[in-house]
Amino acid sequence: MPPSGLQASGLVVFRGERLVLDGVDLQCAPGGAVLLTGPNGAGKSTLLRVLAGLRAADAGSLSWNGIPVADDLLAHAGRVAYLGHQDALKPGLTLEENLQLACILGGGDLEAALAAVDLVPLRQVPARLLSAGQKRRAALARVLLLQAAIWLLDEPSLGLDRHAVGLLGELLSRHRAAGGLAVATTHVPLPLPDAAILALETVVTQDVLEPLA
Ligand SMILES: Nc1ncnc2c1ncn2[C@@H]1O[C@H](COP(=O)(O)OP(=O)(O)OP(=O)(O)O)[C@@H](O)[C@H]1O
Repeated sequence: MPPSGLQASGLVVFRGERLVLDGVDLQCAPGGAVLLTGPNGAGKSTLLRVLAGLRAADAGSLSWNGIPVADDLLAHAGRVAYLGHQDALKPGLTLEENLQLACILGGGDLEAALAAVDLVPLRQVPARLLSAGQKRRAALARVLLLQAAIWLLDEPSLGLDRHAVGLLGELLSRHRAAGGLAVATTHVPLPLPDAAILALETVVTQDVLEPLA
């Protein structure tokens, strides 16, 4: 039987001339979670982008349920909800308008998503007037609306207050209970019980050791 979920093996990624990931392995089964930790520049965001299919690895393999992701990148895009550092909201559109596309793509319930992140009263407010934490909640609502099997979250609790971190924990636990999986980067504790930890290290190469040589 093929493995289920997301499997990455021996991922190697260069950014510019720099080797950022050097043979990284990751497995996450349905219902599971992986926390990516490591110092600034260790390659956590880079790895998330590779898992999302947003950039190809220079070597190694990435598969879903045992089938190479590269065989059908469009299908992979349809099973991924990716939360980057940017909240990707159009400042002139209302919160509700900003979430419409995710509603159409994923078929999620807008009312329920807004309630899940405690933003119902702000639905008609232009995104430019939202606080940083409110924008992060809106981006999480978008993740929810996509109804994707794979959540890839880059520092999802950035800017969230304690209450919102609790809401994030509930979203993650419902997603996992329904068979979804999550991979998240973080520098702070996240509400992801039983998550596997993948600690990335900065790859030390000759140019780092001898920058002036
Ligand atoms: N567009 C780019 N071109 C070249 N190098 C890049 C680019 N983006 C990132 N890098 C480099 O890739 C390396 C990994 O960056 P990445 O953003 O994946 O790290 P990170 O672990 O997520 O860091 P942080 O904890 O600061 O968010 C860094 O050395 C960074 O300078």
